[in-house]
Amino acid sequence: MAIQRLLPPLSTPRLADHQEEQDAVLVEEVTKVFMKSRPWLPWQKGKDARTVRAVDRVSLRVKRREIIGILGSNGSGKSTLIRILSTLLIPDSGRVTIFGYDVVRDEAIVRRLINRVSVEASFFKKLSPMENLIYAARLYNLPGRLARERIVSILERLGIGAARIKQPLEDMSRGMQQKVAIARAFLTAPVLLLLDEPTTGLDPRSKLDVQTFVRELREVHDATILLTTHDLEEAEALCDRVAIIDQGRIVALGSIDELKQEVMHQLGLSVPASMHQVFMHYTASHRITEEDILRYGSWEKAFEALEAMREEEE
Ligand SMILES: Nc1ncnc2c1ncn2[C@@H]1O[C@H](COP(=O)(O)OP(=O)(O)OP(=O)(O)O)[C@@H](O)[C@H]1O
Repeated sequence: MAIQRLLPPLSTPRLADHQEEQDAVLVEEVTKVFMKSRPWLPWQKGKDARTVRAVDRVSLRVKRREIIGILGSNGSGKSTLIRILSTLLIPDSGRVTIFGYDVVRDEAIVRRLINRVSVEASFFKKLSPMENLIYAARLYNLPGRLARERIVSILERLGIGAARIKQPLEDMSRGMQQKVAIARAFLTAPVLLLLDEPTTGLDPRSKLDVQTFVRELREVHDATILLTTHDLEEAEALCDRVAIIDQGRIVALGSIDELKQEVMHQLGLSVPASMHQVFMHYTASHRITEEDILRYGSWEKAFEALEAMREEEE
């Protein structure tokens, strides 16, 4: 399908010839364990700190130009994996290479090839979206006029009109700030884009716009995209393949159709399973009933509510 060109053109960083043939991402047997201390609750004083295997012997190969989704419940290890890929965390064991470069040994090179978007994006809150994004554009050596054109164009597409572009970021809603974080990722054309829940909290139109940008980055700039999402429709609409992660381990990996067929066979269904059935099947800890869906209005809302309850219990 031809992709609609929405933004002023960008030059894409070039990979050396030998890198063109490399896998975009190669994750080999990666493990990351965190210590969880509980000193602040009086009744838990004296209890040992416990460990959490946030990522547990994960292996994954992502081909160039692939859009791959990482699905999993809250706390299943998605963000930890993304943080390792983006050089923010060092794995305890195993190895990750991005276009052949090791994320630990070749950190500086890897950082030039990737861009990461997450909800905890750091900005100068007293400055406006335009000022923040111009600052980012300078870091990326993007010429001023092109940067301004692109910033206005992206923010407008995401529903942040001219009047708001110059207001302090701290006066904007969380969703609006999220859009500015997304806009920052689309300022440049990274070779690998890591999106950690890019559309959580966005309205339906903005979600679709982000999805269009993601496709454009792949179609026009040959980018590879790895994203985490709780939105199963989004995964279905966008991803060539998805990996389902549960308690730090990849428990399923394949195209949407492959996973639906697999679960159809496993459950003895007569038609391919829905993505909800696929997700539920592989993340055994979740049991969302028809009653929950009725009570909360949709499967996603029931999922969010039950996850929030589970987090509180923990
Ligand atoms: N810095 C840290 N210190 C201690 N534990 C951590 C740290 N970061 C993550 N964890 C733990 O590691 C596990 C995986 O967390 P992670 O944030 O990767 O999950 P997630 O799948 O991204 O969750 P969510 O969908 O809620 O964003 C969780 O149990 C979490 O509490």
